[in-house]
Order: sequence, then structure tokens, then C-alpha cells
Amino acid sequence: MKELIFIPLAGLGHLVSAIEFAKQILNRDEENLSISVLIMKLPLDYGVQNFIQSLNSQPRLKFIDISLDEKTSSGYLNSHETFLYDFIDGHKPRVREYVHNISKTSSCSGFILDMFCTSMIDIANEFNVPSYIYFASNAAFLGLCLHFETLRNEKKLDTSKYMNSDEELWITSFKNLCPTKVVPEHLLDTRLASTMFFDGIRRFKETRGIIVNTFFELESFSLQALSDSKMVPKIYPVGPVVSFEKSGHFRNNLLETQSIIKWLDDQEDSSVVFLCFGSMGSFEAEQIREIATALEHFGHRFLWSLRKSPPKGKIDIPTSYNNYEEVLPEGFLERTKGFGKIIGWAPQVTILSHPSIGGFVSHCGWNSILESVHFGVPIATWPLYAEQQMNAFLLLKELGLAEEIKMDYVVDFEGKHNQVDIVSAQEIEGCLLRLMVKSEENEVRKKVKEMKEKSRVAMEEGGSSYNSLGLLIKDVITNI
Ligand SMILES: O=c1ccn([C@@H]2O[C@H](COP(=O)(O)OP(=O)(O)O[C@H]3O[C@H](CO)[C@@H](O)[C@H](O)[C@H]3O)[C@@H](O)[C@H]2O)c(=O)[nH]1
Repeated sequence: MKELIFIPLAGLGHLVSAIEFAKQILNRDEENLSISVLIMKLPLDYGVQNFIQSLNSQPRLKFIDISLDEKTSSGYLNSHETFLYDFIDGHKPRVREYVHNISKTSSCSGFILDMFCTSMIDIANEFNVPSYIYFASNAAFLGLCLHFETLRNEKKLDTSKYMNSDEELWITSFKNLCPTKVVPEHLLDTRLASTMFFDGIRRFKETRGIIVNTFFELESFSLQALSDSKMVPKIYPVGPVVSFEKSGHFRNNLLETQSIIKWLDDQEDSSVVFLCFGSMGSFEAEQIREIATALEHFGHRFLWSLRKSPPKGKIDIPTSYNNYEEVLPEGFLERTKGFGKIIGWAPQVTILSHPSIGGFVSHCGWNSILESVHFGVPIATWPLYAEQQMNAFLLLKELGLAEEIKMDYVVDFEGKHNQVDIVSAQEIEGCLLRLMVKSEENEVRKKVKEMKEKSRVAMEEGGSSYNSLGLLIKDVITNI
């Protein structure tokens, strides 16, 4: 038995998906491989500490905590803008030590690295084992990263000229021209963190393969463009890799979850709109009031995961409200109690899989999108940070799988902008009306249903992602 080493980033959207993928490999290969997942706990909670604590090693799937002590980790966070890369690099001695130790009894068959962890390729090289990237986002975004890597590193273009511009770019992983407005800011600015990000992307080309959490039927255009480009190693679309083991339970206590399910059980099929903005999403009071006004006026059933923003300018995770009334319009809870429910952290997969859910207002994190498509729930886009604006563009303009609340909304984590967009109650309600139309005339709903079926077929024996995973395992094994 050979050991495959996973090095994920311990942010929720990355870690849960990587671990699920590790399980999928082991389900398919019962003879040759075991997996060790090396965990580097981030100093911020990011909603994952409970999840990490709930992980139990099994004979073929081990979780190895290689975290630095809290003081050292927090030191990285407080230091400067490149903290993430320094933090990851700071774990290199521990990875080296681990691989060295296992080499005494077994051998290592390769590294599967998060997109941010490419500096670990150095360690893989020291032990003469191959590296693969596990890309937790989509193929279109992969294409965008590679495009900008070429612009910046080869063509020496100053991409900061695209910041706040109305230009549209031709990028091969998109059918339409891509507005620079949906390109994440950290891909455009020329700060050190951005340079380091692209140094990491450049190293993708040194790997044996890039595993992408998508499926051919969803992103055939982008996947085809990537494989035509010959710029990258082999691409393995293996998705949707999503934990369907009701992943939300790790943050919710059972009673809360039961009460949510009970409430959903009492609603009609496809009648509830669910609002949830990922592990880091939250809004300021003014925006919350607009959402509340829209929901009240809309008058349909809603389930809203509402969490409190960290203090302005501070990068931290949203927390729970002790009392929702401190932020909602006066009397809102009373007036909407017959048709609405407000919760904190949501058991999202449980909720999306419930037949009463008819629409999902989402921040467009890629896992949320895959979960929603998998359960056939149409999305209303409200991207906040990371690559979510681009994901919204992909859903709205490239795939026709969503309705638009916003596409290029920018959240201001660092307090840099003087003014942050406020989306009005009218705009929100207008989109909800389109989203919740149930009839067959709703093109988006129809398309999402079709994609739901394709997403299932892709993972079944003989399906596109099933086959792709088979090829990957063969590559890993034959390379041993
Ligand atoms: O109240 C909540 C909020 C989130 N989740 C789960 O947490 C995960 C969130 O993942 P995702 O939707 O991808 O959002 P982020 O946590 O924001 O993910 C980060 O990682 C993703 C994958 O790279 C990117 O697409 C995102 O932009 C980036 O922010 C999903 O599985 C959700 O089901 C819950 O269960 N309950």
C-alpha cells in the first residue's frame, strides 16, 4: 500500500471538499492506496475548527495535524499581507518530517495540493514524488488564473490598469467577453500577495495533473479550452465533489437542525427561498434592512441564515446574533413569523436537499453552487468576495443557471472603499419574483433541473467524472 499525501488549505470551502475527494479515491481504489491528510489549522476559525475536531482517522484515511502553535500561526496573520503564503511555507519542515518518517515503513505515491499550497512542490521534488493540484473552484476560474498568469509573468502587463475599468477581455475559458469587473481584485492588483498568488499559479505547470471540482457536462466549454491550450498538465474534472453527509451538522447542534427540518417539513414543495452567504458572508445593518424589507414585501416563505459582520476593517469570521431584533426592522420578526424563519449557521446541504426549497440566494461560493445544482435548486446570485463575482458571471451569462441580484457587487473587508454598494429592497424583490416562478416557462429552473440529472450521471459508473477519477487513480498508481 502506498501513501498519497493531501495538503489542503484549512478554509471550509477548500478542506471539506478535499477530504470528500480523498474519500472518493479510497472508495474506488481498495488495494493500492492509503491517504494522509495533513492539516494546517488557520489562525482564524473560518468555521472549520469543529469540523477538524470531528475528523476521525481510519486505517486508510489518516488526519495528521501538522499545525504550528497558536502564537506562531497568529504571528503570521498579524504580520503582513502575504501571511497566507508565509503561513503555508512555515509548515514545510513538518511536511518534510512526516514524509521522511513514513518513508521508513511505506512509501509516498504523490502529493495532492491545494491551489494555494504549490510551494510544497519543493518537498515533493525532494522525495522525488509527483504533485497534483486539487482545484476546489471551477474550470472557468482556472482558465482565468492561467490567463492572468501569462499576462503578468510572460507579457509583463500591469494588470492594475483593469481595476475599476469597464473593459471586457477575451479569455479562452469563457464563451463571452469577460468583464474585468468580475475578475477578483487580487488577480489585478500588483501587491506582493498577488505576485505570490501568481507565482503559485505558474507552478501548476510543474505538476502531473490538475484535478478540478467540476464536471464535463457543466463546463464543457472551459474544459475543452483548457485541454486545447496545451499550457497545462492533464486536467481531471472529478466533480461535483461535495459532502452530501449533511455537512452543516458540524456547526449546528442537533436540536437546531431538527427544528429547521420540522419547519421545512411544514412548507409546500418548492415554496421556500433560502438565503445563505457562505462561511465568511455577512452584511452591514443597512443592507440587512433592505433584505428584510424585500422578504416581508415579497411575502413568500423564506429561511434566512443571518450572521453578524466582524467589526469594520477587521478580517474575521461572522458570528451569531444574540438577538436578531438588534439589526432587523422593528416588528419584522412578529410580522413575518407565519412565513419566515431566521437562523444562524445553516445546515446547508440538509436544507438544499429538502423538497420545500424552491430557490437559493447565494454568495456563489463554488461548493454552494455545486450543492444547489445537485439538488436542482435555482440560484439568485449575490457574490461577495474571492472569485464569486466571476462564478456569478459564469452562472448567469455563460450557463444560464441563475437569476441576478448582483454580479459585480464588491464587499469591502479591508475598509478600502468609501462607499459600498447597497442593493435596494426593490432590486432584491424583483429578482426573487423571477427566481420563484414555478411554471415550466421558467427557463432557469428548467435548465437547473436538467443539470441536476447530468450532475448525478457524471458521478455514476461510466459517467464523465467517474471515468476521469479512474484515469487519475491509474496515473497515480502506474507512477508508483
Ligand atoms: O451557514 C453555512 C454556510 C456554509 N455552509 C457550507 O460551507 C461550504 C461553503 O463553501 P462555498 O460555498 O464554496 O463558500 P466559501 O466557504 O466561501 O468557499 C471558499 O472556497 C470556495 C472554493 O474554492 C470558493 O468558491 C469561494 O469563493 C471561497 O470563498 C458549503 O459546503 C456550505 O454547504 C454551511 O453548511 N452552512
